[in-house]
Amino acid sequence: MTVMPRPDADFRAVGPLPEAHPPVRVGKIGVLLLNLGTPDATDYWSMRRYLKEFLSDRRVIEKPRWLWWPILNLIILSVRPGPKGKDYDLIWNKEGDEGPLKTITRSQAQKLAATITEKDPRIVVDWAMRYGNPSTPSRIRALQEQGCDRILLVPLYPQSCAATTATACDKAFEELMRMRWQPAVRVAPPWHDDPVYINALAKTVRDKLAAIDFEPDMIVASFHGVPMEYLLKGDPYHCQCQKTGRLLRETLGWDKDRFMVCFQSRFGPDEWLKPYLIDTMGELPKRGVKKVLVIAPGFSADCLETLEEIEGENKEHFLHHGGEQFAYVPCLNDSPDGLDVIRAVVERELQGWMR
Ligand SMILES: C=CC1=C(C)c2cc3[nH]c(cc4nc(cc5[nH]c(cc1n2)c(C)c5CCC(=O)O)C(CCC(=O)O)=C4C)c(C)c3C=C
Ligand SMILES: [Fe+2]
Ligand SMILES: [Fe+2]
Repeated sequence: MTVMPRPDADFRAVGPLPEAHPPVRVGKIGVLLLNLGTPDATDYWSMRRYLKEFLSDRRVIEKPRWLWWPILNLIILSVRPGPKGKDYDLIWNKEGDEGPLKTITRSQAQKLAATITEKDPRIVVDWAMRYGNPSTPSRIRALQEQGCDRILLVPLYPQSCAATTATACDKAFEELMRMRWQPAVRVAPPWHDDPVYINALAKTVRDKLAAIDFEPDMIVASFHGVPMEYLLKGDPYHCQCQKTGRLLRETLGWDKDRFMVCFQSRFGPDEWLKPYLIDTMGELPKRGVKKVLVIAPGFSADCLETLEEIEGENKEHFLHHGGEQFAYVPCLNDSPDGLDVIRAVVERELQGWMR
């Protein structure tokens, strides 16, 4: 890293430079992996703080504030933190005392750093969360203080959505807005149809098929849902999920009537993207589909939504309604194939910056 001397020479023509001019660190390239976030702990107040930050985000809840504020503050933040904290307890990483999303995102950053800095030692890899800790503003600031005059933001969402990708960037830009000497910034685009990603997903499915002792009647690709209204307003998310699903099915050479895309985690009474995973899990056994394999391609890391909701709640629902076999394919996480995907995206987007 170079600490630039005060640029007195440039200023000589206009007069002496004040002694207080701060040193400026330059010459490094930051790569910031951005994920959603997780509560700091599972107790009522930690859960409440996390849910308040998350559900106050206008990119997540687009309802008018006069309507949403009392629903959130008087109802949701009273009733949801308790039971959701218990759900988090079921998947909590006890050793690290943190949610798995945090453990995995940190590991993705560390593993990326280990290989990419061999190619270009100027690169600094870091990670941050949109809600909770480590916060995005604190890590943007830390990168700049380490001398990053260029930063690549990598929202860890293969499919782009205003409620995830855009808000992750908004939060980063909020901190950049406060800077006088802003680093140059790039944002990695979604990789929903990137062959490296599709092939990595297909490999996880094949590995799982080889490890289980049944042939699934149906492969279900489950994505996190959003309100239907967001699709109608032009959000690219639904189309990108459908494309990921189609490419995965084609790569696997799997029959159309034995593959479906579903959406999970509906929240509140509004219509969300359909078909709902939970309803599908109740209906499939009635149609003679007794053995399923579920994959969650939209999540870069296993988390509450996959480990508790899919592998817990949805599996139980399926078996309760007459299903016989249920297998879940883990996310790409910090596996070698998962890292290949992140590395491919990062190296492509660093072109012209990286050596
Ligand atoms: C209520 C609105 C929500 C929208 C819209 C939404 C979109 C969305 N979320 C993810 C990814 C994740 N969501 C996670 C948890 C979670 N999501 C919501 C609400 C919305 N999400 C809530 C309230 C919660 C917290 C848990 C709960 O109270 O139900 C997580 C897991 C985080 C963890 O700590 O494990 C992820 C990941 C996507 C991809 C998405 C839209 C595309
Ligand atoms: Fe969510
Ligand atoms: Fe959920």
